[in-house]
Amino acid sequence: MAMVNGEDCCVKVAVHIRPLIGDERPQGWKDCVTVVPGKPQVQIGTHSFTFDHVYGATGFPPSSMFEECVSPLVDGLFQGYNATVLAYGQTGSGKTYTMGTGCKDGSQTGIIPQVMNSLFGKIENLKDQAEFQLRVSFIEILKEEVRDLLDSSYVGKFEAVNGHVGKLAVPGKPPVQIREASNGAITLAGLTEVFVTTQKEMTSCLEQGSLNRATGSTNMNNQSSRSHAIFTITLEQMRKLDPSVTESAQTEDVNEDYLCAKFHLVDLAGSERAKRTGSDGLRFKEGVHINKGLLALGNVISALGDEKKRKEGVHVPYRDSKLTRLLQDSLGGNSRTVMIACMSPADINAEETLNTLKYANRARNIQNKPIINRNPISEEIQRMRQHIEYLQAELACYQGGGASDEIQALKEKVSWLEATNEDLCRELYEYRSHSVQNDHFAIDNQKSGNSFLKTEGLKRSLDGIESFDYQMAEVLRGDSKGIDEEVAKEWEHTLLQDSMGKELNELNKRLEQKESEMKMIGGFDTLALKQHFKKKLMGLEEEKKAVQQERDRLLAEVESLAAASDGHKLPDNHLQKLKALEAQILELKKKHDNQVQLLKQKQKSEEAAKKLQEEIQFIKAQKVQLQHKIKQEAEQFRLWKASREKELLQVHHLP
Ligand SMILES: Nc1ncnc2c1ncn2[C@@H]1O[C@H](COP(=O)(O)OP(=O)(O)OP(=O)(O)O)[C@@H](O)[C@H]1O
Repeated sequence: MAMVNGEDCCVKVAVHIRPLIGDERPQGWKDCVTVVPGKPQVQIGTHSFTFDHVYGATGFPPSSMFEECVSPLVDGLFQGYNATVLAYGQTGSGKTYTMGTGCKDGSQTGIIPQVMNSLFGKIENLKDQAEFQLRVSFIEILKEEVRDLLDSSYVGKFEAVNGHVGKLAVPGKPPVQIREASNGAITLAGLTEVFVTTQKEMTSCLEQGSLNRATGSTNMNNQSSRSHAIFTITLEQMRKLDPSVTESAQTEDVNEDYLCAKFHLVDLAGSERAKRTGSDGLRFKEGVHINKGLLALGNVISALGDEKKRKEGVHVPYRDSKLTRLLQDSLGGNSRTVMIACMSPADINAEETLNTLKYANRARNIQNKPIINRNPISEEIQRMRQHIEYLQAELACYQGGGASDEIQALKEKVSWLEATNEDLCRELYEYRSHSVQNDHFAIDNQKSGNSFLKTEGLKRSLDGIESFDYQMAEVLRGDSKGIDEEVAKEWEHTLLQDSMGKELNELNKRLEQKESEMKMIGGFDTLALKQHFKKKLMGLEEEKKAVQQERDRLLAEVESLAAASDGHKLPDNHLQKLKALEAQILELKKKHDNQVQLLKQKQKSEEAAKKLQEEIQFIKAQKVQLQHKIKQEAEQFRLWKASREKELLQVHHLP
């Protein structure tokens, strides 16, 4: 079963077919249930049903039932998910055997003892990462009354006038009352909850409660459970979170998570029709009560399991019985639930078996919405942590996206200035080259002296020449074109180096700017942020669903009240609550839209970061090219200069 939080998760249904027992064979009863080999498919007569798992008969061995069906629920418990296992079936079909509710002499075969084993094994393995607290309660619902099977005031076994074998509670002790908390959670007021620290203590609670359970003899089972029994394990844990995964973990207490999940293990009373139990009078009346719970359970399953009814928003009659009220969360609510349909293979039970299969088949369509259960403090911490994350994400978006318009404008301005600067440099260079050429032209024209020579370099050259003899001067004069060329070349070299140096400076500046922009965008873990946003969206979606569900529930209640009140005015508090829920839905919608907007902005800033990265690479490549060019030009000039000097020296040493 996948671990889902707030997502729909169907009730899983497994079938457990017991073998023919006792004198069923000698009495000539035959197997009437067949299992399609290798498939979770059961056939009875012309009917065929597919379930999630089929155990017993020729299906899978019952020993794999725990691993396949129940073990994932135990794992979920440690993650804060509620769980329920329900055993359903006619009397004598093996519900108590399957659940292990009749746990005697330390028997380990039923589901409950195996849950205990697994639970304590896991606690032992996880004890360094969390602190655990376990509580158990055990109740039975008998004749629409909730009885506390762990109440120590049960004083002794007796055969009561009404024919039950059971224990008597001290008179005057108020019966257990069902209460509904403001958040819709069902609680039992006055219920004994026993804190346990060892498996032995928990087993002893199960055994003690089982002994207190009312049983009676019927034609079909001489140790028949006449009640619905619910053994509940509550696991509370305080987990130390890994600081590396909690960004906002600043202090010790923020870095903890408090989870609290419940595991209901339910052994229902037999679903048989009264006439077959051979029960006149007392057992018959009991059967009526048992059937009241099971009938209500059937109606709940039918309302939840029928897609059409679900879509029409049909009222779910949880309140029709104590059993359905207590199992409200297990069916269509906050729990991961497995139903085990127990059945006898004997042909004499064919009709009941077919009913069980139909009942179970419908339950498969029920969709639950399990959520992680945190205690209120942890919930508050979680909310605050989310709020911080939310603000951090918003800040990241504003830094990465919000101010980008301003940056963009500045960037454009810088580019324009850079381009203008380049043009001006080029113009200046051309102007200077031009002026050197003009000077050279003047030399050629006047063919005398050096007073017209403007440049310092040339002046220096000719100053040196003055000391040469006539021949030398002639040579030099004859080479005056070469000297001009040298001056121009020097100019060209200086200007080129100058402009390339400036260009390099500009590139460095641009690179620096882009890299600091990149730091601003890239300083956030984009993947984590994306996940954060997605998680937020999902969270909001869940919240919205929960509120909508509450609204639908209330609407259904209002409808049924309206029908019952014959046109009388509806209670104000219902209408007010409805209005408040509508407002809450609207608010959540707004939040959702906001988040979508932020997610979009985040994506935009990611694109901007990618573009920026490309720009940085481009500038770096340009820089390398330019540096290469500067070097090359300097080298060329150096070589030219060296050869020129060599030439001059040669001339100087002419004989
Ligand atoms: N899978 C099985 N293998 C062997 N024996 C079984 C199996 N399942 C049930 N039995 C036996 O069948 C008898 C009836 O089982 P059980 O008491 O568990 O039925 P039940 O459905 O709980 O009945 P009730 O609703 O009357 O309490 C018991 O003697 C039990 O040991």
